[in-house]
Amino acid sequence: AKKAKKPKDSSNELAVCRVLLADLEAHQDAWPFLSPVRHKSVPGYRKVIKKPMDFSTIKEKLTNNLYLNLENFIVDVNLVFNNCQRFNEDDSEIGRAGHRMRRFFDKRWTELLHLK
Ligand SMILES: Cn1cc(C(=O)NCCN)ccc1=O
Repeated sequence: AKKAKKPKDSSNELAVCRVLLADLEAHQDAWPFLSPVRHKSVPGYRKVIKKPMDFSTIKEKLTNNLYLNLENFIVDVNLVFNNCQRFNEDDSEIGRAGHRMRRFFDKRWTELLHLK
């Protein structure tokens, strides 16, 4: 017999995004990602990184209702970490912070989703 599909409750997804963003911003390793990379003082950044993203920009987009669901939000958070991995050596202060932040985020959103 066909298993009845549970209806997806997407009503609180944006609330989950706000909680996740607050947790990211409060993390001790968030400092490289809190505001846009100042490409004028970081040689090569603008050329290498085609889609810059940071936590303050994500907050702005969340406030302006530019995320339709949790998935769109997760795409931008992952962009922060992928940009970081692309531009920074793994064995560097900022590179290590990026890996730690990505691990924290992956753990946190899966925790929150299992609460549903
Ligand atoms: C994420 N990221 C941050 C910086 C940076 O210098 N941030 C300002 C810290 N105060 C440089 C390269 C990079 O990929």
